Amino acid sequence: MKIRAVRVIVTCPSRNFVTLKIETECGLYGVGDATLNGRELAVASYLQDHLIPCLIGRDASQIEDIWQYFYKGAYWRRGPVTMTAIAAIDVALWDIKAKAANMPLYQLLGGKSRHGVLVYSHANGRDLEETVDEVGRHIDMGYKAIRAQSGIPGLDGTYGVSKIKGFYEPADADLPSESVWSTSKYLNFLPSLFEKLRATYGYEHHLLHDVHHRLTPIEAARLGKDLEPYRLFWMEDAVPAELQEGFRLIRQHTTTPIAVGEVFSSIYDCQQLITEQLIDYIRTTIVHAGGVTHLKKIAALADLYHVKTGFHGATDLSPITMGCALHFDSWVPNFGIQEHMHHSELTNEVFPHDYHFEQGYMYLGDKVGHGSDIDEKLAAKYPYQRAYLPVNRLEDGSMFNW
Ligand SMILES: O=C(O)C(=O)C[C@H](O)[C@H](O)CO
Ligand SMILES: [Mg+2]
Repeated sequence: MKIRAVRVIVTCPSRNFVTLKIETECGLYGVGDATLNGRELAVASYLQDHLIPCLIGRDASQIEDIWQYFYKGAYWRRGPVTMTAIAAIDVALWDIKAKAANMPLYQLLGGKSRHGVLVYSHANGRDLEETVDEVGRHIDMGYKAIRAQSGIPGLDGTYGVSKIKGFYEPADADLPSESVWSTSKYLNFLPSLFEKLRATYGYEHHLLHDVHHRLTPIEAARLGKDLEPYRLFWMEDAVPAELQEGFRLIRQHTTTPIAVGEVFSSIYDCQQLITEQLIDYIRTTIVHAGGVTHLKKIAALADLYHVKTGFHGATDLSPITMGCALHFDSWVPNFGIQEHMHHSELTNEVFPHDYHFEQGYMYLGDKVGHGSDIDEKLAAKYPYQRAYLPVNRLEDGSMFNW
């Protein structure tokens, strides 16, 4: 199965996506997602200028060797650009291998461990009342697990709250927009949101919240304690996670479950978090952490330490990543939950896929490979548009975490 041709496809059907397509001499092809939100062209160039020349002519069936070749062979290891590029190749190769075996990808991984994949959705509102209503709407849609994000009294706009109702896209400007943050306003407000949610809807549904890297460990410990009566499924990204031992302090003070990892690119970013049991859910994704090949290692390590998976699934991860993640989720023994944020209709048209939502779960069809594809003709109609994620400043103007 010699690799004959490889293409990078950059398209913007509602938002930017980078896709890699690998074609073999025997006529099979595979696709992988290479989207790194706000830094898309860096990965496109890494693939185009540095990896593709070394890929042509290789045997597409040698997934492990190709992974090691690009990881070890670069000399410069890890990092989001490198690992996203490797992931795109890896996912395209798993797609080809499963197609060659005439099987859906989950069969190659070891078969299904569950009939459906539990997903959580995003509910958000400009204030407490609107957020409570939105959670109700998601319950009516059939979701069993819902993430709640709300505008904060006294702050103009914040992560996770849509400008247009029903559709949230954080990469919202061709130069970074700026928002203002106040930790005290946030900490004073947030517990009242979850108090109201539990008072309104009871305890049957899972509720989640994303702090989005904006607290210190002791602030996160306090928030975790304040939220304990509302029994969250998890508190996500409570602190910036470069300092893994920072989670020890949070862990010592609260029983609110802890999730982290969407910005991690390698097992070494979460090794201490897992082996010291400082977290409950690992959120590394196929697209940003080296593909199926590397995620298998992370998930296996996590399984030894009672840590479950909870993969990132925002709209900047294309339907190719979502499809591939659902195969992984269907198989992985220590599955926890999968994030699910709806793509726009246009994104779904450009990326035909083989999964659907029903009563709180995602279900895979029976297509061979990972089941997602790209319509290249349609993709060509939507050229790249520069878009950045916002930045955050404190009320005194200091640069802060978004
Ligand atoms: O989905 C989440 O939990 C996120 O935090 C979304 C991220 O901000 C987004 O994917 C950044 O590109
Ligand atoms: Mg997050």
